Amino acid sequence: MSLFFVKRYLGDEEDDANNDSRSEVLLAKLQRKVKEHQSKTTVPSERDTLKKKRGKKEHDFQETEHTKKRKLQKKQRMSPADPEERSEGGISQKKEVTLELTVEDKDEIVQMSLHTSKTDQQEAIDKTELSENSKVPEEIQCDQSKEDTEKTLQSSFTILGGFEKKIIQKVQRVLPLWLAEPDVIQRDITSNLVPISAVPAICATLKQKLESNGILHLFPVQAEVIPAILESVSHGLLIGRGGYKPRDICVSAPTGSGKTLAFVIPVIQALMERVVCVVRVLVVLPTKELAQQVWKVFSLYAEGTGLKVVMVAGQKSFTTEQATLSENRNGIGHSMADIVVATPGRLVDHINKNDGFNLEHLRFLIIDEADRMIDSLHHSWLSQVIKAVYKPRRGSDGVSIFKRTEPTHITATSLSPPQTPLQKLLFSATLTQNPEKLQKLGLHQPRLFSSVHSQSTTNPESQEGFNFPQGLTEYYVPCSQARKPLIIIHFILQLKFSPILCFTNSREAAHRLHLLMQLFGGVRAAEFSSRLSPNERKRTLKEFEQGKIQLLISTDAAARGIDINGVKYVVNYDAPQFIRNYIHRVGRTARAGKAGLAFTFLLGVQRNVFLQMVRSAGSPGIQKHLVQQHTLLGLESHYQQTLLELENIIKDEMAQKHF
Ligand SMILES: Nc1ncnc2c1ncn2[C@@H]1O[C@H](COP(=O)(O)OP(=O)(O)OP(=O)(O)O)[C@@H](O)[C@H]1O
Repeated sequence: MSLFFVKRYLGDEEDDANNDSRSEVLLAKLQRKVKEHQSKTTVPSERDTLKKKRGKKEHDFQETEHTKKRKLQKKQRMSPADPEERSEGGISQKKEVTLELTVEDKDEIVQMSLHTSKTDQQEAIDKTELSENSKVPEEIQCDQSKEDTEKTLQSSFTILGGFEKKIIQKVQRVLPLWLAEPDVIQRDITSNLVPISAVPAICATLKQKLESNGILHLFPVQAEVIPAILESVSHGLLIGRGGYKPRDICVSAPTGSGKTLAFVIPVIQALMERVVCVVRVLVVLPTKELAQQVWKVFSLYAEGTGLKVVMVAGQKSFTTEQATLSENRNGIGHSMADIVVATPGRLVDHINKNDGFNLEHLRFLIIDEADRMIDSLHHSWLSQVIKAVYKPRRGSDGVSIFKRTEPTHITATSLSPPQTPLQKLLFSATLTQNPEKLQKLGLHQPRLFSSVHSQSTTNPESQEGFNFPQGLTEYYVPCSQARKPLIIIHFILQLKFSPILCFTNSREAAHRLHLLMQLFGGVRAAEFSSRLSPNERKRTLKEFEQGKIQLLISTDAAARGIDINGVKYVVNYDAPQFIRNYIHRVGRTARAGKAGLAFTFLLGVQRNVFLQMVRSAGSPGIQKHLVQQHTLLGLESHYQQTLLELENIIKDEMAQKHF
């Protein structure tokens, strides 16, 4: 509906009669429009009222302005002037008066403005025009301004609700599809074993090796992941399925569920037929011990295949490592490694300082304990690896037909010439589901294998659920700080728990507990922390595994991934602050489907928070283990004596530190 008054030029020669009928037609038309508009206006909502008020205010303001102008004009006209003018004035006076009038009078105003003489008419039209901006027909104006205001309001901002209290719904995080719908891995190992013969993808050589190492069945994570990785190299190392870049693979499975073999077997099989020895596999782990452990498994299964596995983790000097990685024959560098197992620090050193270390042919980048590696992207090792893969090696002409370019959008040119795709394989028992963190890894169409999917968390409130090993039984022990050593001694000497892997939250706590155990006597104890040299740590782990040590007191250094056979008991001497630490600590027992017990010593103030943290992470259930006071009476006197001796030793150590 047109709300704007259109000025019609009627022309001079038009006679009055014609004028009248025309003005009547105009009048009727305008009246009809005004009536239509009025009928359209609905009952004003609160918002409309607000807008009308706002419009009214604007309108009042403009009216005031206009009234002043009219009064001024009127004064000018009130002088003995042409009666015509006076009548005009009269009319205009009326109009002035009508300016304050209500909606009903608009008809009249409109009528009047159309019945007046031409000049008046012109004036009326002008006025109406004027009113387009300020007054008559103000209902239209209001509507128009209301319409404009409405449009302005709708376009510029939404009026927020009132300040009344209301419950705000918790926002459920929406995960990317690949995270929300993973390939589910069975959690229960023992009832989901898969005979090796049932996995045709594995070659006969490796099947024999597995059987010779006593492995007759695959664990669920291995039965799922090994075929998936082998499928990505089924068309050779150069291209993935259908000629496209193979998808990156992420695996989240409980501690001790066999994730190591899940990447060792397929990677060795993929390289077994290789002709030229170049670095095609890089495995990155957070600690030297873990690198050592994975290097051993790779070496065991690469034996007899001609593949060379080299570890660069700082166990040896940089020069020694350099010599194991490459050699120079007739001025040409030759790689001495097919598979490199590294920790981030040494890896970056070799990328930057070792010209013989070349990653141009890298096919698999395996990141074990991936959540830990994402959190600590120190040395920016990942970006340095990607740079080393895609940037031509120092001195090389970079014209090789295998020159690689970083993956971009798939186009006809980007697929030719065929180049070795870099496929990332991530493994962790506590893989983060935080897309922002995973973003850092630059994954290509990732595929997730998980024993936990977001809907399975027992507590929907918890953002992340983890899966606990099937054979694990968890307890918490209410106690005081002073009684903790006594309870450990009670566990070993009276309950005959052995071997025990005991975790403290600091190196000092581990050291003092170790000293106390030595002073108390009767307990074969050792400490495992960064206070020891790498060789001392290696020897200690070996003795613990051989059963020569009953109590290994460790910091979180041993928490991740360390696979020590035969650990039946884990004790959290100090309660872990983070759920991931808890899961990796208790995951040192109940491995490979075996049973294991985990005890956490809790002070009164820690109890509720800790239990809440563990339960919301999806723990199947943590029970209370109460140590009765009377069971400790027999140890009390000797224990107090030991504490006095310990105090003197610690004072001596502190004194030596200060000198
Ligand atoms: N198919 C299998 N049959 C029997 N034992 C196996 C099998 N696969 C792995 N194991 C054994 O299970 C133990 C745990 O394996 P592994 O260390 O790979 O677990 P993981 O999932 O990597 O644990 P973590 O998350 O703590 O690193 C090892 O001692 C390994 O030798």
